[in-house]
Amino acid sequence: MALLTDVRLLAGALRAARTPLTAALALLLVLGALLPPASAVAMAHLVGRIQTAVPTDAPLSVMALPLLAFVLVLLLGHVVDTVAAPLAFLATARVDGAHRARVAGLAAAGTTIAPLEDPQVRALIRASRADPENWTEHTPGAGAVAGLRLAASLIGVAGACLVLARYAGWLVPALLLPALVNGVIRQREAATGIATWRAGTVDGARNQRWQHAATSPAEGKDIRVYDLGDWLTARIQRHALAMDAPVWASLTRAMPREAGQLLLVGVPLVAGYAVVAAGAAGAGADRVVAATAVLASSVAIFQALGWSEDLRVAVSAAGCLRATVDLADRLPAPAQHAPAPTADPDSTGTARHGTAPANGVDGTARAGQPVRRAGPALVRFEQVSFRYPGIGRPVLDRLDLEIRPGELLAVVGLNGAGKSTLIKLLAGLYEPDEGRITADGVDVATLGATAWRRRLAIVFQDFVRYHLPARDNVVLGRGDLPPDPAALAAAATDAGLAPVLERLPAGWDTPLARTATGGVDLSGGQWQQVVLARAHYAVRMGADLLVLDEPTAHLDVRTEFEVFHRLAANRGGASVVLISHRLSTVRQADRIVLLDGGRITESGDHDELIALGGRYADLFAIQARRFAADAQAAPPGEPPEGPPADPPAGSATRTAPGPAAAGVPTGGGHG
Ligand SMILES: Nc1ncnc2c1ncn2[C@@H]1O[C@H](COP(=O)(O)OP(=O)(O)OP(=O)(O)O)[C@@H](O)[C@H]1O
Repeated sequence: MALLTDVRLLAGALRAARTPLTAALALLLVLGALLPPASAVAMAHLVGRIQTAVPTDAPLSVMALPLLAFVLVLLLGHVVDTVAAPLAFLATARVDGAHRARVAGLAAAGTTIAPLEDPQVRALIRASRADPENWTEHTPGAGAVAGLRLAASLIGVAGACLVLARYAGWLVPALLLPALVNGVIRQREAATGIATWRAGTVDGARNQRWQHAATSPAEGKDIRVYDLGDWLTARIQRHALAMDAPVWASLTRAMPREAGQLLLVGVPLVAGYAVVAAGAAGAGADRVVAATAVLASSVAIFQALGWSEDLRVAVSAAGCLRATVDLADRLPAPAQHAPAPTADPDSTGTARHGTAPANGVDGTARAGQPVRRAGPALVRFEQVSFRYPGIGRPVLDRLDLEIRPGELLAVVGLNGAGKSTLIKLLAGLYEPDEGRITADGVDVATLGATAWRRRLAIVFQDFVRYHLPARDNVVLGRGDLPPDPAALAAAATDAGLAPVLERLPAGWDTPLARTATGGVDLSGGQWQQVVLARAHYAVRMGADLLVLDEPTAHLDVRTEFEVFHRLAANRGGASVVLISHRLSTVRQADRIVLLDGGRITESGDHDELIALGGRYADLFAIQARRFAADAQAAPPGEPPEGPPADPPAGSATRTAPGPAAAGVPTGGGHG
């Protein structure tokens, strides 16, 4: 049953190689598989002629025909190998390409990221990927071609059996049976070896991670500064040993069995040959012909059934395909999580920044088209609770929160309070355990993930740095639409990116990766500006809820100040949710909410919260005191960290920071 499943999976994978290629390869492989029995016959006749010709001094020409046949078979074998190799490579590449795309598609298809954090799903992804560098793991492409070769070799075995039957029919079962038994034993051993290796994949992954750390410039800094070289090497060795020791033990145990298998196939082979050689019908040349043909075709049978690597490769690749099937079962089908948009509460207006109105008549999102809306929605968290799997305490506990249309809402709270989790729930990357999130009264879960997310522009704390040109890094904020140069330029201005671009050797076209030709590495703050520009671009292209999770943590105070005021001035009516530990930034929000114990415990503008004298006021006082101390310690003429208290609204003007700013240095980490 398992064998049938494996055959079905491998055959299914082979479909990606396309029929003409598969057919040509199969034809060549069958031809190649028939050559050993053919060469057995040709060789037998050649030897027979030599046997007759040499003692009688017959002319060498009597050997010409069998010699020609033998040489032709050898030449044909060479041609088949030469032509089949690139076809096999192409088929392998196509099958593997399709397989990798499938695995990536499966992993990316789910609406939420929760399944990707499940350790079992991670293990299945690991097994589905198949590490081509590992000797026990083989890709579906390699397995499918190996399976094809195995099938072809069965035809070759049939040919060899015919040759055997011609001279000694009883040898067919006598040799076929041990060859098949040997094949089954080897298949089992291959499966055990793969399972043993898989058991060590956790250590393998750790080993790879530490190896990467040892060679990457980023980790290389820490390793040198803290002199971690020996410590790192020890870890690499420990994980390598933990990974390899069971495999080594399994191989050691297999060695005596290998000897047993050799006997299993060797004894019938030698015995059969001896019997045939001793009693083959006829005398002289006929006897030699029979004995040679029997020996050569017997060896061909054992090679095809007993010792071929193809079996192990096919078994391993089938395991990889089975893992992919399991993965598909475990990951939610996209349709389950992303129902077709049933409602768009706000789909009749036009995009704020002049994006062409091109959505469907029902106002729902269409791929590659912006959505027209009257304005941002009233978003509400209604009694939302959420806990991470395996973690007892809920991060959010019946939380109620409103994000009002067009407001600039700041969310503050101590480290680990759940601010980033709140954002991930808003983006539908996790689903609430209880409660719901609505947009203008409609549960966002019913809007369809894509339609809802097109309304959001989010800068995550751990944002993605694409190793792509600066332009692509920004336009990926709405990668489904053709790039809009006007929106791109405006987004760069909004994010304060212009000075960074000026310094890039090829401006927008500069790859943001030092490893790329002509590429550069940006500083942390410069990257943050690029990512801010990405979010601003998304807003300019139709998003109406901008979410910024610690967007300015890497920015210097002046840049942060400018970015914040441009944000306030140019958000084009979009609602903004800002998470920041810098209360100097936060204080200028329309409304500030404090997240504590999984709920919103304080809400109001800065002055109201200060007057309330609660947790926010405490935090603010701590940061303000630190700011005042820094201001005193600063050398004369050098501004302390912190923006002015009352910047002109909407202005991007640089204003000399001064102690009057009650708000504040980088207060991250308090708590
Ligand atoms: N993927 C995860 N799996 C399990 N627990 C998680 C996960 N992500 C976050 N947590 C836990 O959830 C809690 C809230 O984390 P979250 O990142 O939302 O806090 P935060 O308020 O954004 O913190 P910070 O201010 O430090 O960024 C923390 O206790 C954290 O350990």
